[in-house]
Amino acid sequence: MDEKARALAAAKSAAGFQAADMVEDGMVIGLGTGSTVYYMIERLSARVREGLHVTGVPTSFQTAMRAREYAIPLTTLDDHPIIDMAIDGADEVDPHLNLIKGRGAAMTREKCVAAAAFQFIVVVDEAKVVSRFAAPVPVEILPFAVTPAMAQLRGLGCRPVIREGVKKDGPVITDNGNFIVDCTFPSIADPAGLEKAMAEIPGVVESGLFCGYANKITVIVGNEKGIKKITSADIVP
Ligand SMILES: O=C[C@H](O)[C@H](O)[C@H](O)COP(=O)(O)O
Repeated sequence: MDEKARALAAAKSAAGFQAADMVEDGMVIGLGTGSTVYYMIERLSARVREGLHVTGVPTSFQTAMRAREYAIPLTTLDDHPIIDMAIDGADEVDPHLNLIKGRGAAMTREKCVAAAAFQFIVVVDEAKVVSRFAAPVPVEILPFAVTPAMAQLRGLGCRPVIREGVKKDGPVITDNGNFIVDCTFPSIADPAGLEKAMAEIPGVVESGLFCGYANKITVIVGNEKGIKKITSADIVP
């Protein structure tokens, strides 16, 4: 592992471990998806081995597999429609604690789980805290409607591209059986307005924009030296 990769792993593990340490006995936890969350799962699993009782709602097949491997008991939103805390990663966090998520194509289930949670803990390395969104916005779309939906997305000012598999030819298929379209915007002036406009397009299942969660979010930002927390109290009006 080179120096840069080592520093990134240290930043992600610092954030992930801190989030796992915020979990209290008896909680039902949303288990997000991605490389930063996996550090959280590792630490949570150690706490479970020490006697902590938790149950997790996984946001993807990959997280469910990882949680089983780490002996974290699982449940569903059917059994627990309201949960104590969701812990998840993000691709970018803006100064209003809006998020872009979905690099791993899991944002639809992640949004359902975040919405069901009293507290939303977001774990990121410091490079993801940005003054303005620049990452493409992933959008999950029904394959049946992908062409007209992409035309409407273009109308919102972006360049939409169907995400393709790495070890699979053709489109990435999400855990829900849909396509992902990555939408690159020259700039995003109104993330909440854009999230709403995307949601109104027929065939769009969800977008990776997470706006309106600021009041229940704690962002744990990791770096090589440790972590800092950002909450809505830190938002400059
Ligand atoms: O679909 C994937 C998720 O939204 C991830 O939580 C997000 O992409 C962050 O992943 P990572 O911690 O691997 O950068």
